[in-house]
Amino acid sequence: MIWTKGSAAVSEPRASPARRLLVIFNPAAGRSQRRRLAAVLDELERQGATVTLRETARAGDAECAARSCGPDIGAVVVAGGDGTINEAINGLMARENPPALGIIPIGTTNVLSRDLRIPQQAEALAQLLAHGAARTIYVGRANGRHFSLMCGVGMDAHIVSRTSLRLKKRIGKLAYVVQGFRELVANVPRRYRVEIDEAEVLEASSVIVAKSRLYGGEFQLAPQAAVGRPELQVCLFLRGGRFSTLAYIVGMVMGHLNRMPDYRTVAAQTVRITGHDGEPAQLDGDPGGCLPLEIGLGEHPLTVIAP
Ligand SMILES: Nc1ncnc2c1ncn2[C@@H]1O[C@H](COP(=O)(O)OP(=O)(O)OP(=O)(O)O)[C@@H](O)[C@H]1O
Repeated sequence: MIWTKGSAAVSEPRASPARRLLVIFNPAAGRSQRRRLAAVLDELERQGATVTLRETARAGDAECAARSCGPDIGAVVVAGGDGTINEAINGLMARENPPALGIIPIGTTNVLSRDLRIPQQAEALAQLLAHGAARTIYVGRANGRHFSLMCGVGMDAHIVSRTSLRLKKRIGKLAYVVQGFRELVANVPRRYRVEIDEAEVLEASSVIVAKSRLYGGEFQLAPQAAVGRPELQVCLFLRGGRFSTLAYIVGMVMGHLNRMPDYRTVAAQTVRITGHDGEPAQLDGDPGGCLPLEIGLGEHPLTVIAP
């Protein structure tokens, strides 16, 4: 501790200089988050970080910004939700020596930031982004697009592809529940062929290839899934139909999905999913790609600022 003349305590200068950050802000993410972002930016300034702020105007801007920022940038920080993070990850994965990824979680669900235990409080978050630790994560890749949480086909992909951003802005995560209810009533039968590591072939009514240990916020589909492990976890919902789907949802919410007889998880390096060509898939909670899907791990790991 250093004491100034008036006996006011000031923090000791830090050994490492604060990071130079490019903050990419998606104003369409979450609900009215400008004030929260401003609080974190104020704290970053206090921490001595050099911040360049870029606001996205449309989908795709975050990916572009992450791919093209200069070599002086120490970290690309996404102020947004999982969709914007997914864009930034795709931009960073296109580079040879990408800067680290940081997160200011201001989206609707913020699954990756929960998985990484990113602090919510502005001061702690700014401290982490400016000076904190970084760790390695391994992302997945489906038909050339990267994902850090999951890639899915079936029920959840149809829910995601039909849930409007406008409804998400109005009622938050409840928008998925509303669309899920509609899907349940529609009860469209679906089957997929899933080829794992070019060895095992299984059939399922829904498939989620998980990278993160979390799904939809706080739920767990595959306890072995970990962003820090170079491995995919294939979650197979073997039975279709309204009642089985309801049972899976209850199992997931109650935390006993893994004990259900018609549910399986398999560790994998590569997965090929086929069904009706052109059927939608979801990547990290947003529509992304379609069948057939070739899934594997990203070409290289990524560095993420996280405790
Ligand atoms: N300026 C913009 N206007 C409209 N959409 C945008 C803009 N910038 C980015 N997007 C798109 O908005 C979508 C939603 O953003 P994001 O996922 O970050 O927020 P969210 O859906 O509220 O959060 P979460 O995914 O955590 O639930 C993303 O797919 C992104 O591509």
